[in-house]
Amino acid sequence: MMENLSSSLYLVAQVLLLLLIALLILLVSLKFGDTHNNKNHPRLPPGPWRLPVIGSLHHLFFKSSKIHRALADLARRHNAPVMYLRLGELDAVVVSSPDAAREVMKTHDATFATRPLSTTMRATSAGGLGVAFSPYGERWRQLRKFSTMELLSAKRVRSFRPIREDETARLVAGIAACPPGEPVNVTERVANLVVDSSLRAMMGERFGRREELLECITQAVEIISGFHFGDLFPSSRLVCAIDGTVRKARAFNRKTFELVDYAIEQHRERRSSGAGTTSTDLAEDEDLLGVLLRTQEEGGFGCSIDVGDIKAILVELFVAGSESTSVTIQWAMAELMRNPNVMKRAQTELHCALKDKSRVTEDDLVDLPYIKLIIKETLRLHTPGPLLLPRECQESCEILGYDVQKGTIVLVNVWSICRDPKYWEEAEVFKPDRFEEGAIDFVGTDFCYTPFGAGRRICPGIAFAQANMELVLATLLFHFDWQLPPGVTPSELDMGEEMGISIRRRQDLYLHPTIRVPL
Ligand code: HEM
Repeated sequence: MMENLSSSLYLVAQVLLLLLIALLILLVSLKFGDTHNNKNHPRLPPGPWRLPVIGSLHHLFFKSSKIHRALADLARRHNAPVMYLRLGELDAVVVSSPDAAREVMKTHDATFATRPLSTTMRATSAGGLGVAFSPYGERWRQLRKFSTMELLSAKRVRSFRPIREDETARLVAGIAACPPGEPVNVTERVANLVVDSSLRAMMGERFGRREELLECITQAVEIISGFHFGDLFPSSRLVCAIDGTVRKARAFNRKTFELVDYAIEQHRERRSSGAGTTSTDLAEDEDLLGVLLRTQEEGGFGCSIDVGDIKAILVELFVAGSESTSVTIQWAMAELMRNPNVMKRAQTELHCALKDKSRVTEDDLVDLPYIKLIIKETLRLHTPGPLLLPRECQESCEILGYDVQKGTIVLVNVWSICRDPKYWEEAEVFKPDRFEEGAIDFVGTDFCYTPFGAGRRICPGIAFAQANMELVLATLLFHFDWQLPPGVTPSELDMGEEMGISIRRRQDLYLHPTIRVPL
């Protein structure tokens, strides 16, 4: 009996021992399995289902030609303020909330401070020359410092005031000379003004080959906007060859650089004939090309620049600055036509502030706070760069608890954040008064409102753009009263978008002016 009992106890002990060993193996394997899993299968952000080869592309191409809208829609449906997409061969993360945007552009700003250089952008920017597509590093830092402190500083922007005032006076004279009863194409007039004002600030005189340059910029829209298959499948030469965008980008680069060569020649001729300025005493009145050439010859700012840099910087400043500025003025005019009360308040402010004056000067702008609010609200509802410029993750890190791998392209959907009812009351309504208390600004500190980006890569052209936008809008509202074409009511005005370098109006804006204050 005793023998039976001891053998039963022995059996139970053996079974318990086996169970214990099994449990230990299970725990060890679970622990090992966990580590293994994390390493090879990071906790990716949620996102839509993917197909082999094309990944998530089918969710974008068949939904909407406006990529910012398609991405906002996907993020909403997947409840994903941080969303993972596989775009062909590329990993991409789209962030669509202020918290996630803060992580990218503040908490991990250095990690996301470089730009992905796709084959197309490499060809367009001659291998990443200039500031906008230069990889994050010492060279970018030097050029960026030079751009912000010399080319686009507040002082430099002020020095272009006579050009801006002269160009706006031409705009008013041109509109006033239109036959009575004929509508004015506001889109075209504003675009021309911004182009001419920018070209004069950059190159001094009216540029002799203006039309050729504009033709090139039209091609740039096709090259820069949207996704290209060649960039999405960089390992496939065949796809790149069929796509053909790289060819176009190289042609664009050759042509624009040739045009800047011509501008440099013109500039040198003017200078040798004594019409330009070379002395540092007069450096404040120089155009941007003059500043660049002087810096190339004399050095300074701890950065050496060559002719390639000069061409790349001039082209990128023109491309980055012109369309974004003019579309903002055009959208502002369209919103004012749809919101007669806002128009009325802006015009009342203008006429009270300017009293007996016959034109708006930049000194007057300090007394026109409502014009500034209208610009702010326009940038919120019609963010010209809806996804900013793309960033690239340089070191794997976490965004709101999700893993973002090194090499991932990161897009910040500012357009969607700026229209999200979670952060904005009556988000779809044009209400400049919402900025009245001055608590929210676009300088990169409020992550619910970053139309110029934030962090190290924030737009360096804010002052340049602001000066043009405020003066032109104030001038249009001061000299004229505006009416919609007969039969169009404010709510019927077409507000459709089209993707260019910035989000443009699908239809040109035609309005009827009545002179209120003659020049
Ligand atoms: C309404 C007008 C404008 C808007 C909305 C705008 C918006 C932007 C945005 C969103 C970025 C990317 C920021 C980021 O990645 O965080 C950017 C970059 C840039 N912008 Fe602007 N911009 C405007 C006007 C201008 C003007 C007038 C200039 C120059 C004349 C300019 C020059 C640049 C440059 C050089 C960069 C690249 C900066 C870098 O990568 O370091 N922009 N802009």
